[in-house]
Amino acid sequence: MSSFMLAIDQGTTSTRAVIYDVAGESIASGQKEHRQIFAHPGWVEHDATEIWNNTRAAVGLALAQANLTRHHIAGVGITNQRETTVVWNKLTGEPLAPAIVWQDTRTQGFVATHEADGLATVIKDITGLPLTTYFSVSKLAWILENVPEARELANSGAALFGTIDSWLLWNLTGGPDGGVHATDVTNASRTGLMDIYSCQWSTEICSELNIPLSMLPEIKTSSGHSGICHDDQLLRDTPITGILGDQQAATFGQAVFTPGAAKNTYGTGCFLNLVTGNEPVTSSEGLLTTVAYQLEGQPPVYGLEGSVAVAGSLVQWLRDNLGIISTSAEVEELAASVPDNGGVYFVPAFSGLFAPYWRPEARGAIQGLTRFVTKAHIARAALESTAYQVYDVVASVQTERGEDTGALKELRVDGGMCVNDGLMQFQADVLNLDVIRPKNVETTSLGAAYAAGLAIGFWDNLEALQSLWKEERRFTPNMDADHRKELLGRWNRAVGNTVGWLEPLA
Ligand SMILES: Nc1ncnc2c1ncn2[C@@H]1O[C@H](COP(=O)(O)OP(=O)(O)O)[C@@H](O)[C@H]1O
Ligand SMILES: O=P(O)(O)OC[C@H](O)CO
Repeated sequence: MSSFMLAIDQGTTSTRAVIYDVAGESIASGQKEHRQIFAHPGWVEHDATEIWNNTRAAVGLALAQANLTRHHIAGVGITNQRETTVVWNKLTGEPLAPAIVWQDTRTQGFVATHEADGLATVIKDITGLPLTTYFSVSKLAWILENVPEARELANSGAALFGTIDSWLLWNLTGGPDGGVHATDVTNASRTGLMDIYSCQWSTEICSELNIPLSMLPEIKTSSGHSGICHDDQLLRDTPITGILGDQQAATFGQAVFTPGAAKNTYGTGCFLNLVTGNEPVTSSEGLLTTVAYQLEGQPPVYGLEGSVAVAGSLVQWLRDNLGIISTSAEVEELAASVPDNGGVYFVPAFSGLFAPYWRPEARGAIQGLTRFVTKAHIARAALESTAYQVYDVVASVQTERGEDTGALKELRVDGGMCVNDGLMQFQADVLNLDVIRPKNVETTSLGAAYAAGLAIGFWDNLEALQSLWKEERRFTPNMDADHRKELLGRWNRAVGNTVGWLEPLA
């Protein structure tokens, strides 16, 4: 009777529920967008209650579309935008404040203070992450310091912290009525609070920042039993057996399991994930040390990540803030209406620059403007900026790995933006590598379904999952080396001009 897996994919812009069959084919889905709240420059917030309501609605839509009930669902997997920080009252279930989204830069002061006092170095050594505004730690510290009653509730044990997976798991399993307060090791590895070697919360960092351990969720494996949907849920009695951060889920969904293999996901942001093995590898090239996945009863598998903050969200910005396109897909036609970028370079440092630069004080710029330039050149430069940012991350990976340890020979891609053929060809051209797109580009939800399905024997093992992966199209490089050099040289100069923008004027 239970012949399907259901994945909840809670992303930065929307929440999806996707139902998969045993062949890894999506048979139905439901999707709901949520509001992006920009209260001040640099702030990005979500309403956690809206996200929870959307999750339930998306599950209902998917079940209805498939004409199925909970009895047909063998297990649930959760995947989520990572780092985004929710603190809620465990007695009422109410969030104490809007969720602070991973893109939010309000905690720059916290970062500067702890760079100066040396805590940033301690955090980097323990967690594998640089101290930037991106990770949960500074967001949680901000809430404890600035939200009325947060400190008091936290000290009394009544406030809980979680990334979005924890928030959804707690609500799905009963909320104030005995909800499970847990996360998985991949999400925990993005908080800036987890010891990357022991995969436990760092008591040293928590004590330095006065964060009560009682408010942190239990860290579980990515594939394994996490809880059972509560009686008041549409999915009641259905087990939740997989949790992964969305980039780790996309890696899993691309069947990228073994050391040296990598994928690149083009969504709101863009994230390259490389699997490295059972020991954490630290990077001197601006890549993050992170956990790729952990199966039940097995040691964690680590990875390196190159995180780019702005990719698809720049297309949304062209649509919503400039109004030069009316749908994201229209950017393809507009960009293709001109033969090149007309000399325009767009550095979308809206949240500072992430990998490999980690410059929170950088801000965005459109450069190379002349009266010749049209909105089509701006659209083209916006798309090209994603490919250049990925180039910078891949260059770091290649330097880090070196030829002998296995530099990347090709790149598997996925995510909502990779349906853009022009962008994928340009990506192959600037990387000078084959870019390979699978049949299912919604690998994030697929990865969560895989992790949850493995735990209950819906799929047998990683090899079975590997056999489900299918190539749809391969983009091969077709650009003259001198031309590539010229484009990348201009891009480097443009990036250099955005760095330091917020620094005080002399
Ligand atoms: N044809 C297209 N060309 C470029 N970008 C696109 C295209 N279609 C969608 N996008 C962008 O892809 C992103 C959606 O990707 P998705 O993987 O669903 O994101 P997320 O999981 O981060 O919410 C949006 O930011 C959208 O602007
Ligand atoms: O919502 P996405 O898919 O852009 O992913 C967000 C990332 O998890 C942020 O680290």
